[in-house]
Amino acid sequence: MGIRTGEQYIEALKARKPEVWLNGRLVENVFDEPYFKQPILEIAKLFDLQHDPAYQDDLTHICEETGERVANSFLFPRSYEDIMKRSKAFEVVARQTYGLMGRTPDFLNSVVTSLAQNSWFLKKYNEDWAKNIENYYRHLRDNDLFLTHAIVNPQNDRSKNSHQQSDTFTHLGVVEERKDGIVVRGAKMLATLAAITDEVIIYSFPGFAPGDERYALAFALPIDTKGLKIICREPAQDGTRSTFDHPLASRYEEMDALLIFEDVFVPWDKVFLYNNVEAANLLYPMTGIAEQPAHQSGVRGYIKLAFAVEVACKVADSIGVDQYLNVSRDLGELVQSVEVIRALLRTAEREYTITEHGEARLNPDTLETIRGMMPEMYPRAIEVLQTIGAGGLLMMPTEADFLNEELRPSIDRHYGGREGVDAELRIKIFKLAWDLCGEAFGMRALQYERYYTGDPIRKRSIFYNKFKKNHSFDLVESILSKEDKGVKETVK
Ligand SMILES: Cc1cc2nc3c(=O)[nH]c(=O)nc-3n(C[C@H](O)[C@H](O)[C@H](O)COP(=O)(O)OP(=O)(O)OC[C@H]3O[C@@H](n4cnc5c(N)ncnc54)[C@H](O)[C@@H]3O)c2cc1C
Repeated sequence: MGIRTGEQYIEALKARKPEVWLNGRLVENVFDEPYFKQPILEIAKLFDLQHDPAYQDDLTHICEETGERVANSFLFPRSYEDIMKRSKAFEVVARQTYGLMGRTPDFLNSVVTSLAQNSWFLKKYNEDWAKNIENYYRHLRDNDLFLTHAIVNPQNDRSKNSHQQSDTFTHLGVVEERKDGIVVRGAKMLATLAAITDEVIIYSFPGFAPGDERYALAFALPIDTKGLKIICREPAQDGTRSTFDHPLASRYEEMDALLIFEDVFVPWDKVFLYNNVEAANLLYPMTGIAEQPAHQSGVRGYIKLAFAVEVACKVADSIGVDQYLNVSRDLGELVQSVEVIRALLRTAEREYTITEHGEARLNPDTLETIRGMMPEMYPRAIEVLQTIGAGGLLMMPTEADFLNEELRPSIDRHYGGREGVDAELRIKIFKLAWDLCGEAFGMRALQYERYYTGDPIRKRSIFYNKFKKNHSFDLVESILSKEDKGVKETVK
């Protein structure tokens, strides 16, 4: 089939009946649920974009294997040209949602693509696992499916491993092995957009210890598989908030969820890893599932940061405060942070290497530096936005106030900004800013930048330890190895 349209994505959603829990009730029909309606339409637009002549070549290519048009996020990167094709596609998608939707389909397409491209690693342990991931990649690519994923155990007792928790199945593990597959029980988090996806893939960060075998797992299933419970977090919008009042929350809410597997059957052909602590611990370092998706995340994060910085600049300009040194200094800092991320991205792409298996990988240190810097740069942009907008962020009238004829003259008179910025424009700019820096939507977007791919504190520490292992510190070695001379000799 190849690339789907938005309508095909929606038709598939309508045909499915996942067990989605929202605000204490079972969702009857995901598509008709007001909370999900707009986010579904935003994802549908991304599928439609693949058919738009203005974007098609940036987003898709003809698959060598099938002759059909498929998304560029499924392209096996083998050269700099492939890397840049993927980069362009990531950027086109990110720009559509201003980087605010992190788990657009291209993210998990990249994960599965990197697993399939590196199936040699799984083959070392089990030929079937390798065959299964290759087939799953084709299934995903050729049907243009939309995936969610859950790779983290729920926060029960973090000081203990999965097999040491007081309840054996607090964390997701295998409860029964059958001839035709496995039965899994337990929970996994934090599946963003789960309710409106086609399928779910489960795998894990490293950290397994002997005894954790039943939890060392990777598999995929349709999202409406029997026994899979999806419990959504409290929503940041209810589908009735207007785009005037909440231009971002009303459109780009990415609902997150806890997944609970209540004795769910997984057929063997959908199992990619099982019962092997060593393989589970090496999955990340060996298969590129850190780097390929980090490319998508880096591009998306760059667009999101650039967007937040533009909003801060607009807020400052609209009320004429960017003439003050303190404000323009802060804005200069934010613009420079965008430049730093852009430069890092271009460097990571340019300094690619080809692995012995023919995969073109971006410079991992530079990519990881983006990952390390964003949890500081993005919150800083939000802090500056809060500081510059100050009290005005909380003072904006609602759309209903704005449309009230009796109130309108007062609004037009008192809500305008500097000369040339009328009340409507200023209210719109400030509402945009508040969605980003004050509303639950914006706070989730900030938390996303900190945690979307693991704990930034431990990630930095791991980065340093790797750096220390691989780096010779030769500048210091050089000065230390110079022969010391006595004072008299040095003066001569
Ligand atoms: C908005 C959002 C969307 C997300 N979307 C997804 C998604 O789609 N799919 C998905 O799988 N995941 C998703 N995640 C989850 C993300 O992967 C995790 O939040 C992240 O890995 C951090 O894990 P945690 O939240 O369990 O924090 P924890 O690991 O529990 O950490 C909590 C705190 O304890 C400290 N800590 C915990 N353990 C240790 C330790 N061993 N050593 C030192 N310090 C420790 C940490 O530094 C941190 O301060 C999302 C997260 C967010 C916030």
